[in-house]
Amino acid sequence: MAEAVIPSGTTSPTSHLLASLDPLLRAWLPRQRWFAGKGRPVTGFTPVAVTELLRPEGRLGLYHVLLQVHQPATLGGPAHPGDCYQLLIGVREALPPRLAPALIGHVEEGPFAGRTVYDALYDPRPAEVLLEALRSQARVGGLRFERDTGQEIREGLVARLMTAEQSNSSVVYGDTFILKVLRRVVPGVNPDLELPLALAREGCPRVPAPTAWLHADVDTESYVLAVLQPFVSGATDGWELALRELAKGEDFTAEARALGRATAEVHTALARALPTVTLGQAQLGLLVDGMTERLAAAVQAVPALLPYESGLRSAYEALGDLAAEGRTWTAQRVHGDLHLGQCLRAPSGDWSLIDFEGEPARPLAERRLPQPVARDVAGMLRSFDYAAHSASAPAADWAHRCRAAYCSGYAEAAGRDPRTDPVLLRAYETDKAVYEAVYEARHRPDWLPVPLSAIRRLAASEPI
Ligand SMILES: Nc1ncnc2c1ncn2[C@@H]1O[C@H](COP(=O)(O)OP(=O)(O)O)[C@@H](O)[C@H]1O
Ligand SMILES: O=P(O)(O)O[C@H]1O[C@H](CO)[C@@H](O[C@H]2O[C@H](CO)[C@@H](O)[C@H](O)[C@H]2O)[C@H](O)[C@H]1O
Repeated sequence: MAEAVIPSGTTSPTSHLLASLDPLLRAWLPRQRWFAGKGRPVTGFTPVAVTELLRPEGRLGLYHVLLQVHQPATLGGPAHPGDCYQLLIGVREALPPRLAPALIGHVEEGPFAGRTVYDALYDPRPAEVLLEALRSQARVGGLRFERDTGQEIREGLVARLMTAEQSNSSVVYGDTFILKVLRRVVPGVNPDLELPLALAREGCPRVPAPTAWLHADVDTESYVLAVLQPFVSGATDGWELALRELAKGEDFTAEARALGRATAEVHTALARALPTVTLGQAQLGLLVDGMTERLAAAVQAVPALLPYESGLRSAYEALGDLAAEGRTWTAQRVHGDLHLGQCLRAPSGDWSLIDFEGEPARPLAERRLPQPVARDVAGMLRSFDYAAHSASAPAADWAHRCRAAYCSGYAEAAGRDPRTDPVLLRAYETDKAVYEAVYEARHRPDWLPVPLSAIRRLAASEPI
């Protein structure tokens, strides 16, 4: 990268910029899809790090910002510094019409008065600055751009922001790479980089190998901020594909079987790459307690779960009983939030798994704990049920066939059929369906009947 493109950075907060941004961000942040604190007012900000990437004397200024957002924990409660978000703030004299959706606002006072600030990820030029920084392994202030030098990054790839509904923001370069820019960031090891890197070391082809990544060092802490991966061009995700086949009345068992194999291959590679542990009675007790506590919290949040609470709890108690009899289970690193939408099918027919962040609402330490592989298997089994319930005509048989084919495919590649441990699988399916009920009640209330239908069957110990 040319020296002039990224001048010497600073991690000391640029007070002028942030002061002028404050009122604009208070209005803009809560409207963003990826903002996790919706429904509670934003009362202020603490800058964690601000790094100048392009000097604003030119046509375009560019700032990398890590910002802690002050909000009350509950509506009406006292506000305090909470989640930290990653922003790329562009500064221009005026925004061209094509960047209108990126507008944050117009600055009225101070050295930036009269300028327009906007979300620079919408703008190809700043997004290309990030790729160039990764390619050249730039260091700017506390930002460390790093790469796997064994993979080539061509110069001059054109950037475009993905428009998909997602929890973070992704930029595609040419049809070659995709950069996932994490929005809500926490210090520490991020499984979305950790696990794909471990799988790449194992030579597992089921997960795109990270090509480059961005870290920020702030005081004694380090944040993973972004991951660049090869883009699977022309891919369709498993959810889209399943719905398409359902609408046509087509069989999906061959794909379900292939997905089972892909999941097992990833699990086998993860078990080789990272430590596994044996869960005995004490650890199982903690796991069962966690499920029971999540159920109690879910019933508070979604009163429609109340009639099923004791039936659902019996799935967890059955698991506790097996542990009390001396059964043990192997635990290892897993995907943690596996569903059809996290599986990409390339035009060649090969499946890849993506998004190893785990359930974003859970603390990082919990997401990185070894767990039985049944957790991921249960996520996928729930997903076939979801697809069947989202189809225009009821498709219970379709879901049963896919679920069976997925488990058979898994058994072929792993040498162990998940159905041979029905109590564990049922406990995890129950835990996932309870999570889904809370997720849907919060984000997509119209979808609540989908997990509730499974909840009814799980609580009555009926087959799913
Ligand atoms: N390597 C890839 N190749 C092609 N598309 C991808 C790739 N990784 C992610 N995507 C697309 O980007 C979307 C968002 O990616 P994901 O990692 O799930 O982000 P988020 O955690 O923000 O939801 C996916 O649904 C998929 O469509
Ligand atoms: O955004 P993420 O991919 O991390 O996952 C969250 O959102 C998912 C919905 O987009 C949600 O998945 C649920 O709905 C899917 C269909 O839209 C279905 O395939 C999944 O089986 C079902 O769990 C996921 O639970 C949530 O964490």
